[in-house]
Amino acid sequence: NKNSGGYLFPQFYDHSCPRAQEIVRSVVAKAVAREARMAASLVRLHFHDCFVQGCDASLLLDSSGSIVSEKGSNPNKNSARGFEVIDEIKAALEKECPRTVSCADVLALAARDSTVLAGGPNWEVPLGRRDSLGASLSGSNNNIPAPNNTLQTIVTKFKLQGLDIVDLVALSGSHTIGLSRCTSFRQRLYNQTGNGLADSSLDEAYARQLRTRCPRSGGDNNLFPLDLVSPVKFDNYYFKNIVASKGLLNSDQVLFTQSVGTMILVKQYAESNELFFDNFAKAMVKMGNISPHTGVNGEVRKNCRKVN
Ligand code: HEM
Ligand SMILES: [Ca+2]
Ligand SMILES: [Ca+2]
Repeated sequence: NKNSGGYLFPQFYDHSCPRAQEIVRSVVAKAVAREARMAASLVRLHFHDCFVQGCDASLLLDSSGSIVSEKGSNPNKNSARGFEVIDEIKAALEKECPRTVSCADVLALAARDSTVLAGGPNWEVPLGRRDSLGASLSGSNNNIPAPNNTLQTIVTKFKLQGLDIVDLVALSGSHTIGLSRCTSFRQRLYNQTGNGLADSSLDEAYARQLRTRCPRSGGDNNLFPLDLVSPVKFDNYYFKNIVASKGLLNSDQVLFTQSVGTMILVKQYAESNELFFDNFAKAMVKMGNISPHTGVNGEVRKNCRKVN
């Protein structure tokens, strides 16, 4: 256990760096004003960090010496982004209070601020995480769900992190903002089950529209909104789309088609933005608590890209 009896709490930096949260918020706000998508990219970084060795900023380490960066894993390669914004936040924090605010906490705060800036719920972020001394490429490849995983596999991967189906469905609601590459859902458009046919759980008109910019071959990196209705607004259209057979990723649509338990939750969130926001905020706190280093474990990195 990496947790030496320590726990996270929102006031962790109140004395050691009272302006920490304000600094994070202002840099995130500037980055999101430059490019709305950055809000989505920053939320995703916290997820991809927490699912590998816990929320310890392992994702932010570049390769060097014995460290093989998680940035090269299947879920992250040509996909995870926002690292320069994290660097900018960290540089501002180092100027204000050197060696005090961890990179893992920066990720948690940036995810919350991004959600709020996009119009989503607000919550208090428990703080006091410390940064890892290493990374895990295999953990990144194995623990983070893939878009073509079955619902059962996705549920299992969440359960291994202590997250249940209420958390899974709420957190998947992050796909109310941000973009996906063609390569992440192409199979649904042309050959879902190996019989040369499109996924029957995908709306036909929507599929036709997607095929125009996501051809059978080529265009792998062409970008598409995960929520076709309101791609930069954090709202419950993601769930309304799924109910209308317009979820973009297979992993989105299966929440509605592969189990009754998750289907009921999708319907509830489609009907109540408030319930979605409440459960999302709770699930983000829960995800942010995945095996943090506290106390004397780990370190507070000076530069998020390398160990001290
Ligand atoms: C349930 C399993 C999940 C799967 C299979 C999944 C998969 C994906 C995939 C394939 C993409 C597009 C990546 C690309 O093509 O470059 C994506 C984007 C995204 N994911 Fe997920 N995801 C899952 C859960 C989550 C969770 C729990 C969160 C956050 C709490 C999240 C946040 C995001 C965001 C915000 C984007 C857009 C990023 C951007 O525009 O830069 N996802 N996800
Ligand atoms: Ca991690
Ligand atoms: Ca939306």
